Amino acid sequence: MRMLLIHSDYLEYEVKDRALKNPEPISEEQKKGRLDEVLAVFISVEKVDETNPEEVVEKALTEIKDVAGQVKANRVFVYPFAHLSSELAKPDVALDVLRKLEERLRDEGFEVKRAPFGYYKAFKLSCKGHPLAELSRTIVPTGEVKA
Ligand SMILES: NCC(=O)N[C@H]1[C@@H](O)[C@H](n2cnc3c(N)ncnc32)O[C@@H]1CO
Repeated sequence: MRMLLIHSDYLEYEVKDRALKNPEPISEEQKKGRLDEVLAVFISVEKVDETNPEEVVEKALTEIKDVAGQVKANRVFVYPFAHLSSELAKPDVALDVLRKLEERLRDEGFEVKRAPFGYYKAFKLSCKGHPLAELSRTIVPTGEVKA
């Protein structure tokens, strides 16, 4: 899994078109979304994650909690983003991982939104620009090699 974490004044998105034959079903309300004062986390779920998706979710949770604690963010925007890796996981595995991560972040007390999966989306982001505002993390199941 590759994550790009951007501490932001806001992130807002608008669904434009389907990018998969079978994108995640969404309500009218989910076609647009915005969070203010948020840690935006752009995520590519990778092929290697398919060997142990549960472990990758927990490792991603640990990393996000660590960064959120450092930048004092209590809101997280989980954003499916298929552009951080050339070794992407299958869509059904990726969606399952992102749904589980969203659930675990809520368990930990964060206010969480997740952008819809399988769509092209317009988005606006205001990065805060402080030294910890732009970070990346790579996560793999134990025993796998970080490419
Ligand atoms: N910017 C727009 C976009 O990325 N759209 C992506 C994601 O929403 C989602 N997607 C598919 N596979 C993956 C994956 N392995 N990891 C994350 N998202 C995925 O499906 C769209 C087309 O690849």
